[in-house]
Amino acid sequence: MLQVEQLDKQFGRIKVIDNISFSVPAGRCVAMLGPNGAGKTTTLRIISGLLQATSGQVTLGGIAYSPKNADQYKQRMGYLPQNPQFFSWMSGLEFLVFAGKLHGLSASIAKKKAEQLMEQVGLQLATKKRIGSYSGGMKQRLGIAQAFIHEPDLLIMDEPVSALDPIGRNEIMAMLQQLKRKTTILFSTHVLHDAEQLCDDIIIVKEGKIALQGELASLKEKYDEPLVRMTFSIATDHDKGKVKQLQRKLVTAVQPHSKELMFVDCNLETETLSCKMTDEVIGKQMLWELLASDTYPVTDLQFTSTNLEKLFMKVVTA
Ligand SMILES: Nc1ncnc2c1ncn2[C@@H]1O[C@H](COP(=O)(O)OP(=O)(O)OP(=O)(O)O)[C@@H](O)[C@H]1O
Repeated sequence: MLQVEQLDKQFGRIKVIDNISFSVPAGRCVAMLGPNGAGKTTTLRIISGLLQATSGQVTLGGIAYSPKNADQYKQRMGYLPQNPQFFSWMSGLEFLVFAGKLHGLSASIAKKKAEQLMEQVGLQLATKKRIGSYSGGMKQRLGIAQAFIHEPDLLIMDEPVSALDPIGRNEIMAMLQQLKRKTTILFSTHVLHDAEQLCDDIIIVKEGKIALQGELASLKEKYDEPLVRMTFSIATDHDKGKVKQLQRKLVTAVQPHSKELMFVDCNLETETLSCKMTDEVIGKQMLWELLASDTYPVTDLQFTSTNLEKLFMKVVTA
């Protein structure tokens, strides 16, 4: 559906996008993640035809973008900017009709589509209200509806939920869950949890370059690091000694067959000890045996693993 090839963008002498290439297959939902200033907005604006790349090529549905075919190209995509601007004196319905006409729809088709969309995005009771009276969540719904009015093949959204309160965020997330069944989506976000909830693939951008990209499920599997976290109640020197003893046993424990260390990167902080396990199943078995073999002042035991946030931190701080 979308191919981005060797994209570069310089502002003056500063290169802010450096050789970015990726593709978005039809029907996928792709999240572009990255810290502030990584280049997400710049990349999305280039893909949307709002900003000219210094070099590189973007192809959407077989149409390679050039200023000459910009209209034809833009017809195939919908774009929700980071800070969408509305005419606050218009009603939501009027605004959608206006957006539809800008995309070349006839007045009657624009009105019909606008009415359908107001309902789809849950604004049917606010069609005649002035946009100035809409909440942040309602405005964002309207923004998504305007990006969708001409039924684009690809919907691009720049930080669609980051400016919203938790209620607005939940509303939009639920809406996007519905929308992703109907169209291909590429969106940027800082909200890693949202990306994890919604998308199939992720692209992590750092300092204008792609640091990591791929299918979310396979990346999580690849980078999965089973962890164990124990909490202790340390009231006496004896308790302290038992915790130290347990730590020593863990850091020297080896896997029965490979003789590889079983618990690595063990970190003892006051009353909490956390370690990575080099094998989840054997690690858990060894841990149960260790804990049953003596009396340790353990009050809580948690097994966790890498989630997207940990993966993100690992990649952007590398
Ligand atoms: N018009 C411009 N002129 C000069 N520098 C720019 C311009 N637009 C963006 N930049 C710079 O390009 C870099 C990437 O900015 P961009 O807005 O794409 O990052 P971002 O990942 O979207 O950040 P954020 O998450 O904060 O929105 C930043 O260093 C920014 O200052």
